[in-house]
Amino acid sequence: MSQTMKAQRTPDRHLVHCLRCHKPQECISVHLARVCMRSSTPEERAAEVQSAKASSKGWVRYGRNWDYNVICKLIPDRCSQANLVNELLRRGFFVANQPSETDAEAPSPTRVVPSGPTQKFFLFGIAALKDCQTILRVAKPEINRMCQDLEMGRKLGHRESTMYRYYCEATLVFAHMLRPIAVESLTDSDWLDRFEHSGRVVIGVGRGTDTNTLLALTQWEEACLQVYFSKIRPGNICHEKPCNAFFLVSSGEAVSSVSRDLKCLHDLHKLPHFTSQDVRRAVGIAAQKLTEPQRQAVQFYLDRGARDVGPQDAVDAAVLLDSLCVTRLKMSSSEENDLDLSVEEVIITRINCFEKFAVAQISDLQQKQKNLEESMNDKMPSDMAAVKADLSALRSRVEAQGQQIGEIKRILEEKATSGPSHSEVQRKRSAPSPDWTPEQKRSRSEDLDQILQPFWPEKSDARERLSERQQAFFNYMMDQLKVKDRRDLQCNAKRVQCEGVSRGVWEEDWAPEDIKTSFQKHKLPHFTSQDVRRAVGIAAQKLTEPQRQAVQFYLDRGARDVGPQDAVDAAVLLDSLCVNSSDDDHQSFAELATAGGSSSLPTARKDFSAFVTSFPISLDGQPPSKKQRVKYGFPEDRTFYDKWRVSQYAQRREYLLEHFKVHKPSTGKLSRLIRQEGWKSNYPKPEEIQRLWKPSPSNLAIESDEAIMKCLSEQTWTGLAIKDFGAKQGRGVVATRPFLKGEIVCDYHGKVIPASVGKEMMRDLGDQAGYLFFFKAGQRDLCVDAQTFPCTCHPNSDTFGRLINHSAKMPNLKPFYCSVKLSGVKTDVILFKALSDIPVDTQLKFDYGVRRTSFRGEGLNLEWLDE
Ligand SMILES: C[S@@+](CC[C@H](N)C(=O)[O-])C[C@H]1O[C@@H](n2cnc3c(N)ncnc32)[C@H](O)[C@@H]1O
Repeated sequence: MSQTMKAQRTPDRHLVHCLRCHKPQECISVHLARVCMRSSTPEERAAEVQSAKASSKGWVRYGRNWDYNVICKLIPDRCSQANLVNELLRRGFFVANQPSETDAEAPSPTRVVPSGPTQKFFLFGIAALKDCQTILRVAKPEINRMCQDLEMGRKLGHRESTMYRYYCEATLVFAHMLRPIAVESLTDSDWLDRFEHSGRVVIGVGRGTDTNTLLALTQWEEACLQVYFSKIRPGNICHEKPCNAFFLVSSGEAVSSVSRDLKCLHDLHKLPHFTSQDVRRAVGIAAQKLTEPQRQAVQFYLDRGARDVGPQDAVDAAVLLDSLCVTRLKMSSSEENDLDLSVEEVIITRINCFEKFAVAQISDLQQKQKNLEESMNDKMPSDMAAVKADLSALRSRVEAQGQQIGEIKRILEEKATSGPSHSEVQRKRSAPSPDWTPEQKRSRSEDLDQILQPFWPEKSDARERLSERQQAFFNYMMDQLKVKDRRDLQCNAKRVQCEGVSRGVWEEDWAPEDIKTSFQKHKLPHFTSQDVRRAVGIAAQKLTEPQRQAVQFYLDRGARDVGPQDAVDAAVLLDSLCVNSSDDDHQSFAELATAGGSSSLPTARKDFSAFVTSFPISLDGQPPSKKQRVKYGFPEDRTFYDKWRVSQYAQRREYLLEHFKVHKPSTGKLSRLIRQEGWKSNYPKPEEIQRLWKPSPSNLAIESDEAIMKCLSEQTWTGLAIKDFGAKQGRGVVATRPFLKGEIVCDYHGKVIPASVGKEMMRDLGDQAGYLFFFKAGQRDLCVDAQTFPCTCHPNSDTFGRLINHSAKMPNLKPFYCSVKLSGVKTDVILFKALSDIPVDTQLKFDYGVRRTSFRGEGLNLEWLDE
């Protein structure tokens, strides 16, 4: 993202509109406490903050923020400015930076908003044709897949077939401007009477009555409707109540409200609402671009609701409507020169697409590296060499990518200052790059190649082979597919390929290998912590006790807080382990078996952890067959097999829940994800996930709060001080300013380590004070180590979280877990939230969650734990 775009967006992002005074606020909670809700209770204010935030989020989503200064730039006339602002406010828009009443001249009531630029300006506020077509574009890939499935004889579930019907209806309303009522009256005989005319399939709607509505479908649309007609509709026909309507609901009756169906489709895809009238209005506006006769033809078609038009009129109108919809031109036509993309648009699309890739890839890699480091101590000897290789490959890749991304960002920033801004590009859409010379265009493309080259080296050859249209298609798909992770990438590669073939963007036999390669390149072998949990013991058997401790020390700390000599020693020892482990895996098992007092290998393996070592549980794996189980020395019954499946089921459940942290997913979304993952059995039902779903302490809210993020990374929490409470309690933390209920006070800062490591540290502590915070993040058991103090990241500052004392009965803070991106890396953090309003000079306390009887044994007699 260019610096300019960032700078333009950032201020708006944090504005929350106060629902009381109707003014945008930078800090709504402070504003309410000081101005609009001075005498209300903190609970009432907190509720108001929530509603204001929700409301602002909704508005922002629909792009309804305006800046008065921008309005002034666009419309120099002051009276028109005032009229426009009034009109925007009346329609529920936000206008920031409005002049105070004394600054502004009161608009004369007799003056009207002039036409021309102002009228054009208004167009931004209503649905543009592009928006109206969004629904068709967004839903199309899925419909295309359903269409293929249906053609291959697969039956769709009730939800999917209903969605398919919605889409067919939407095509007729949003692409052919048919009134919903005309769609309702389409009958099967109309459909059977369809005929071809000038390369389109023309159908007449409402034949047999006075009116005769014709519309001209493209081949894709016709195929889509035909599949509805032949595959879905027959399943709904109810013979007792014969109905010849084309669209039937599952009870066999004609659909009663196409408008409602369309609304459902919008809801399903979380798109802004607009009615078929909005679409027609937008078409009328878009038609201004056409020549006069063309415009009249469209108007004629629209005015009559496609009634009384001949087949040629219908085809002409459909072609013209197509030409108005940029997206349809991009995606539906098979003629290359129909792709009316300006160079700027291509560049912007590619940069956007690139950014998504870059960010997804680097954070994926960093996460992978972190996981590897964390789980290395548990790794099977046989995997050690592979893990080490992965780790060093990952490290160098992360480093290289970091450098590349830095470089690319620099280039993007340079481009942002020299090239056109995104909004300028948007405005140029209707007249594609008239002021760009061929040299400029070439230089832009070269810039782009330079940008993409380091990130996508293997694509450079492919880029030359791809036509502009194919490139645009590819980028479009990447944008649509919202590539999130490696798994999606693989699955999406197939979808990109299928979509491309079905849209005629590339030939069936032209496999875009380069795309696949780029997806597969980053696929790394799967392993889970369960794969390896018990291997530590096995590896350690080979070492002397001091050696084992040295390695453990090194691994526990992820090679971070160790001295150079420790690192060298540990590396040498690790190497020795890896060399041995590759060929004596069985040997070590045998040794282990003997060491454990068992006489034979199979007996030693008869426990579930050995079973999962042999057959790692993964999201995508299959449990071993009976033959495999026996071959590896396990009993042939299904006890372990069933346990394996239960664990996989739990993993999958966790994965699905993890996927939807912010919003509760619909069953549709869940089913889609499950399908995408390719799980055929042993997965939780969408309803179960919905039942289990809980809003995670909004990561998003934390991440979007710049102040909190800054305090998290720089440890600059304010309003806190350390105070000595005497011999009994030691030091503690007091508030030096009031905190409101629900406010984030600080975090429990330290290094996040596996809980098992933390427990070991705790064992060594005896009755000394401990600075370890144990928590669960999904299925991971973790611990914040604030024992090792000062931390390496803030060697010169005291951190507060570790010094907060305990209270079981009167805590005023509550810790909660959340995962946020700090400097681009997903990080597990523990934050403290005020449980009630906290006055100045109060000691902060939270419940450590342990009692005298459950903590380090009663023998220590820690009475204060129960206080
Ligand atoms: C995380 S530290 C808190 C800071 C600690 N007071 C200090 O001076 O470093 C936890 C230790 O503080 C002490 N502590 C915490 N809460 C206490 C309380 N309510 N009463 C007495 N001691 C407490 C215990 O020794 C405990 O092991």
